[in-house]
Amino acid sequence: MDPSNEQLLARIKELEQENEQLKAQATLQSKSTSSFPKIDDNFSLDEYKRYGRQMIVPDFGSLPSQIKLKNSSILVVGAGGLGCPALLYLSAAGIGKIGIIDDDLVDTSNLHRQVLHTTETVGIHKCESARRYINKLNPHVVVETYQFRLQNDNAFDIVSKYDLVLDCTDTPATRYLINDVSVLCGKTIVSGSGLKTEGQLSILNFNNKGPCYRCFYPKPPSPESVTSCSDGGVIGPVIGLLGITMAVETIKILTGYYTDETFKPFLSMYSAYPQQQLRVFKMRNRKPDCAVCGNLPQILKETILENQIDYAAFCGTVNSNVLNPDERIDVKKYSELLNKNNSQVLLDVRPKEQFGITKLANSINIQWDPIFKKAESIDEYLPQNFDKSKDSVYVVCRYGNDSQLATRKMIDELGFKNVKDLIGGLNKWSEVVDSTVPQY
Ligand SMILES: Nc1ncnc2c1ncn2[C@@H]1O[C@H](COP(=O)(O)OP(=O)(O)OP(=O)(O)O)[C@@H](O)[C@H]1O
Repeated sequence: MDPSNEQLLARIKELEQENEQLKAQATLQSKSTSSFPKIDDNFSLDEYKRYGRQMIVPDFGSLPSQIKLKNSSILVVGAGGLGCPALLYLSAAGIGKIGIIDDDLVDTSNLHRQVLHTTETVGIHKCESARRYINKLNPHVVVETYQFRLQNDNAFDIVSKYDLVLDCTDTPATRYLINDVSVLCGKTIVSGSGLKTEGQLSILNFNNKGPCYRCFYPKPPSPESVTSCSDGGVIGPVIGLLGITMAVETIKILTGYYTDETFKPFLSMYSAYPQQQLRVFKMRNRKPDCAVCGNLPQILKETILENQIDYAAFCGTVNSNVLNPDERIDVKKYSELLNKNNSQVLLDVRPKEQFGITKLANSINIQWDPIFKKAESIDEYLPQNFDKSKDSVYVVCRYGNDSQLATRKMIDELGFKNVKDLIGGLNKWSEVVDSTVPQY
């Protein structure tokens, strides 16, 4: 045998012996920590090394805190912009069991911020994509996935299995559902949200004593005021930072850093523009008359389970049937019309930033909110000699929602007689008429 190979084999043997000795020492040490009998025997050398840099931080709480994390289970609702960074750090930190619930598939437009998903996982379930990433990152974590939406009839079964819930979703209806079910199941919620360049974080129902979402927001915001990332946009690292701060708070809760005495309800708000700013506001304690946590009615659980609380209806939906069929035109018909004569006006009501990304030829841009929505006249934007009583105007936006509201206003308030909304907006145009128009 080559002498260098012999040396190598001897060194490997030595290392194996050292490893066995270290393992025996670690087992002895862990057996003496009697308060955590469940996990000690299984705490491997890899885990000592993997988590060493966090265990030695005084505030963290050393090995007992690491063992608490290993004995903990969390449910992450939503594997999107907040869920991905939170999951990344929490799985790396060694949470024992992580449940992920999301019914959505990975889309290319998610990749700038949903950092567990990759170009290869576009089109597959976000849960599965996240599970694959976590398994590679930390094989000590048990991942359970639920490839469907959290809703009234499954929420109690799922939430009750975990110690803590992270609300990483993007709709008020789901926020209220997560809140109500978690309060009824006695679970602390770490709740985050973010849009454009800002985000917020709070801890709700802490130890089943802190205030809940309904203490702060007894009534939902008006549906018109709720903007999604797909409509309003979001800077990836901004939502990432929020997700990571959710992970930090989760670690503090699970390791027992916060106690009933030291925990003070708060809302922290981060803004990235124009200058970085993190403001932390003290919040009130539980509202004694809160509909959920202040006065737990026995029947609330049944009411949720039997779908008598319709969260979507409670939070309202934007009315999309604002136009009659003859006030709308589908994109195919509009394109045929353009080929015959292109004398009509095309009004694009998207924000100017979106207009700057892509636009249809010869369109005029008047942003719906706040300009067009409040305008008493839009005549200054139209070509000279345009006659409202007979000339045609077509209205377009990204998905065909704001364009309907603009069309309604033009007919009802601004005196236009011949105006039509382009059904499905630019997105539909790109799908049906011209695939070179980018969807974004
Ligand atoms: N009730 C629910 N149950 C499970 N997952 C949910 C529920 N409500 C929302 N989600 C998930 O929460 C995630 C929120 O992610 P994010 O806010 O980044 O938006 P998105 O839907 O992925 O992207 P975009 O708004 O750009 O289309 C989504 O993956 C969504 O499917």
